[in-house]
Amino acid sequence: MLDKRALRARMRAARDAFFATSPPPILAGAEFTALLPHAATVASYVPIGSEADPMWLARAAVEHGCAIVLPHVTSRADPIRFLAWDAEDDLAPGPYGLQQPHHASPALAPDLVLTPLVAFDSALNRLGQGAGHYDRAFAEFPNAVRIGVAWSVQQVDTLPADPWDMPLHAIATETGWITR
Ligand SMILES: Nc1nc2c(c(=O)[nH]1)N(C=O)[C@@H](CNc1ccc(C(=O)N[C@@H](CCC(=O)O)C(=O)O)cc1)CN2
Ligand SMILES: Nc1ncnc2c1ncn2[C@@H]1O[C@H](COP(=O)(O)OP(=O)(O)OP(=O)(O)O)[C@@H](O)[C@H]1O
Repeated sequence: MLDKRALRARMRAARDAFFATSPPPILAGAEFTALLPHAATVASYVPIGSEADPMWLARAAVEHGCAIVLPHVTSRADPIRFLAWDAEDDLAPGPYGLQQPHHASPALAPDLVLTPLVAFDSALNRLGQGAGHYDRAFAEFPNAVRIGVAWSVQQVDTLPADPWDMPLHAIATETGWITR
């Protein structure tokens, strides 16, 4: 089995190549909207590079009346905070080319986390950027529903799972909803 670093490089390249083909949007299906009555606060993210865009899922959450929070990162070592964000609020540039809420925006505990990823497997294990930001957030909010947002080409047979990895509950892709 490839190690995590080699897999990350290979899967980022696959994601870039797929993104260059202008894939269709990832839409909010019935399986996703059924989760919203149980989620007062939904964590979304602003995609960077070839990441899958959770925009339609976040819009469905707003229409349902959910509050939106976005991750705010200060450094690789520090944990991310989920900060409140409204569509009218400006975003500010952060590390890694990220667009983030103002650092003084209030932090809220998410009930559902739309999660970016580099790769996933059929057991819904997730490979991320390698800084452990989402791994640590999942440990901090163990009751939040963890929904991956990904292009279908990011699926691999099996990922090497570390003891701290918490699998996702489901993944939204451009071809549909994946659960265990
Ligand atoms: N859109 C988005 N927001 C996010 C994340 C993410 O993965 N995607 N994060 C997830 O933890 C947190 C930020 N943490 C990050 C940690 C490391 C790198 C990183 O190493 N980036 C590579 C380039 C990756 C690429 O080419 O796709 C780098 O800068 O070398 C990025 C974000 C919170 N916000
Ligand atoms: N619950 C946690 N508490 C503290 N550190 C953690 C926790 N979970 C993971 N880490 C640390 O984060 C680092 C990166 O982990 P890993 O390579 O699994 O990241 P990843 O799967 O790419 O996910 P992420 O998107 O969260 O970065 C590891 O060094 C690990 O020790």
